[in-house]
Amino acid sequence: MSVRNAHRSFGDLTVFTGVNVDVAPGRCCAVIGANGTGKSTLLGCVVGVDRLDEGVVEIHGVPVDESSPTLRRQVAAVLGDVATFAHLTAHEHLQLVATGHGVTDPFDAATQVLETVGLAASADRLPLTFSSGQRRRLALASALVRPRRLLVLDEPEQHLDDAGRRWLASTLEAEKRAGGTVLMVSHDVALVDAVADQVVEADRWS
Ligand SMILES: Nc1ncnc2c1ncn2[C@@H]1O[C@H](COP(=O)(O)OP(=O)(O)OP(=O)(O)O)[C@@H](O)[C@H]1O
Repeated sequence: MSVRNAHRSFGDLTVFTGVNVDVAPGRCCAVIGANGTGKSTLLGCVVGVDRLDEGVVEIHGVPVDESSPTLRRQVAAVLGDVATFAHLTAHEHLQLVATGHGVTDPFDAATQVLETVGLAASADRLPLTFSSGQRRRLALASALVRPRRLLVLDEPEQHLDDAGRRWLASTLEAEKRAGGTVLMVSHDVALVDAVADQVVEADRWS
């Protein structure tokens, strides 16, 4: 993943300018810094839900285009809470996501990922009844059930307990071992120390 000479403004507010980030397969880049320094804005531009005013984001050499199914099968992101249908269970939600991204066996994929995130016992519950930590695990599951080469996470540690944060660190390590690229924003120093191979300090943009 490569960000070249990125610039983003909102009106008179220059959020960042001249930002360059390169993350190779099998590596994790953490973007850290104070509130309001543009970390989430950068992630939005990387996954194509926002647009740079200047500069380019390339994923495996191809400029980001969120309307491309090929690109969407390479990039899985959790940028906030994940929307779920009110009357679909956690398992059904994940099957739907997997189906939408062309996973071969969506039922098995949903079962496996619920096991991975520690929600197997809640597979048949409605997400609206979940605690905030369980919702965060389901959000992460919604990314992990997808095919991907790049995983983009905005403060994935939010709402996770100590065991959940340890699980998150080991999951990101596994992602790297499998050759995946990880770009994350985090305020969790221990998580960043544990998994990040490179750190971008957003405070230096402003
Ligand atoms: N759509 C928007 N319109 C106007 N201003 C925006 C918009 N999105 C973000 N901003 C502003 O851009 C700046 C950067 O916001 P951003 O959410 O990227 O910061 P952040 O570093 O992720 O912060 P935090 O650590 O609090 O999550 C903030 O001043 C924010 O108010």
